[in-house]
Amino acid sequence: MAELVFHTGPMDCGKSTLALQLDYIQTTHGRIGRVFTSQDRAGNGVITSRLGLTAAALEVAADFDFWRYVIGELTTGKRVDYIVCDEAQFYQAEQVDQLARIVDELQLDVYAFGILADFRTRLFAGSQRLVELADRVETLPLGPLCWCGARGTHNARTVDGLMVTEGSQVVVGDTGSGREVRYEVLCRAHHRRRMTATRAKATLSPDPLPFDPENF
Ligand SMILES: Nc1ncnc2c1ncn2[C@@H]1O[C@H](COP(=O)(O)OP(=O)(O)O)[C@@H](O)[C@H]1O
Ligand SMILES: Cc1cn([C@H]2C[C@H](O)[C@@H](COP(=O)(O)O)O2)c(=O)[nH]c1=O
Repeated sequence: MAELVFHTGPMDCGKSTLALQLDYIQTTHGRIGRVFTSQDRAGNGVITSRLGLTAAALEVAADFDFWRYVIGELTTGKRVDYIVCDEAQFYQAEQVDQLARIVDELQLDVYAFGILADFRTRLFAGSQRLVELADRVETLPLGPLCWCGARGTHNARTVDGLMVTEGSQVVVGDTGSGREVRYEVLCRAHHRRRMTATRAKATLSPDPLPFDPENF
């Protein structure tokens, strides 16, 4: 039975790495697939993982039709055994419906990868539809830690180290330091309190005030 599988987890948990590994394994066993992505940090038509792997991919624009694409490939004699979809949070809900139809009616496996929720903890449309339709939702086993050491589960958007809660849902970016707008993965408690690493360092300093034991 073909499957629609959604591999999810916060930013920086290894989704793109796993997507490329999965494609590699299938390819080395003689299967022929198609690899898609949408708005990767490195630009259009490419998948990049922070471990250094990079591969060409087909870019999914908002009006791309997966069903028509695959039918077009098959009816012109090309082979498609499976489909890998990275950054699937950015896909339209209708595109996820098309992927489910491909699984059911063409018996092709579809492996999707993406974050569930945005910086405000709201589900992305593509991820919501994947949770609704997938045969299986798999959470990646390893992920980033919050600055407190707990498992990082929620994606925060920061500007100059401070968490913001307003803005466009889509702002392509990274978790590394050095940029004005970036992302930081926090545990839920610290996401709720907007306590980023920078703010924690400033407010939870072990020695916040000068202390003179003579005058104490
Ligand atoms: N130098 C490194 N050595 C080992 N693992 C690394 C290194 N740099 C990044 N990683 C790991 O790579 C993974 C991030 O991979 P990536 O596929 O880009 O994540 P995602 O697609 O989920 O954002 C994380 O598990 C991270 O711990
Ligand atoms: C939380 C959040 C993230 N994004 C963007 C930032 C990155 O470009 C991708 C996630 O990529 P990754 O491979 O999982 O690191 O999504 C966004 O646009 N809006 C958000 O709220």
